[in-house]
Amino acid sequence: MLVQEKRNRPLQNRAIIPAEPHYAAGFRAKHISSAKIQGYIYISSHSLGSVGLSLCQIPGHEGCLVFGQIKGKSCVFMQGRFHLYEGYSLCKVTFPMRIFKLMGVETIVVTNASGGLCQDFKVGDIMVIKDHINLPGFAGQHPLCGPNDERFGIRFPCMSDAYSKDLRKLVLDITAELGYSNFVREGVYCMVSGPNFETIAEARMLHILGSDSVGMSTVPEVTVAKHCGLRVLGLSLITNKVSLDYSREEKVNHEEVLQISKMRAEMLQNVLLTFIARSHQVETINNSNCIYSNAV
Ligand SMILES: O=P(O)(O)O[C@H]1O[C@H](CO)[C@@H](O)[C@H]1O
Ligand SMILES: Nc1nc2[nH]cnc2c(=O)[nH]1
Repeated sequence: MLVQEKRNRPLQNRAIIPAEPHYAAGFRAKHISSAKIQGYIYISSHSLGSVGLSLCQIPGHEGCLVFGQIKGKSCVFMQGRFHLYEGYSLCKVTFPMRIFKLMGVETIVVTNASGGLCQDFKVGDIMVIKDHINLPGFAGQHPLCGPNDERFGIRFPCMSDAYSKDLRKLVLDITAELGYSNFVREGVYCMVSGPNFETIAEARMLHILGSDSVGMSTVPEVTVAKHCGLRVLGLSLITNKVSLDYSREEKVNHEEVLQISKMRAEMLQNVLLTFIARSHQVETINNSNCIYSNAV
């Protein structure tokens, strides 16, 4: 996840009160108060292990935070993320968003791998997320459930514009200029909890509900990021086609997801590097920051 972070802004050591304080305490003490963001690249799965990030146990999710400068802009990268299906509370899954907010980050770029429900989508397409469906949220699995922390945002946040229109336009312009238009789409991402891939009946239902792609992440992070006033760009790589048809024989598996992610990695990097370089074109970003999460 690529986060843009405001330049020359000191880290703020404000108190954070998450549901599980011991987790936050370790995280903050080891990383937030001691790391020097400006021009500093931080890659250490070993020390991250002592504070919980290496608890990312999914192949393809490195469990590292990387700080650095790209095109003169300060960035922090989350290599990997936490998932609900790993057994983490949504408070933990989304905790990095609040840390980034306190660090001065203004813009979040979330990436993920997902299955294509829209029948026009092909494997390898990049879907610019224009909206999402929070399916676990309908059943009370929502990262903002519980007492609202007013320091971050309001009790009843608007979600109709979770994905910035300006950032979507910028990234669509960039992909067109890079000659990628024939595999770039826009669409609605639906989150399910996982860890199993969909049954055909479930896939049909999600499709009827208006989902263009389905995955097991992103929505909690975006919800919390939007709640605390961060701008969000979401990119979803279609790693497999989700079967809506009982006669189809193909079966999705995680290896396929990893393989397609690898195949498109360079192109996604090109898009993001250009996005960071050009982010000043979107007025609201100012001359600051970005984040990138390489989902898988
Ligand atoms: O959403 P990300 O983390 O990109 O990964 C997607 O790919 C994994 C399944 O292969 C699941 O974790 C799913 O959510
Ligand atoms: N739920 C779900 N997550 C995915 N992540 C990558 N592909 C898929 C998929 O087909 N379904």
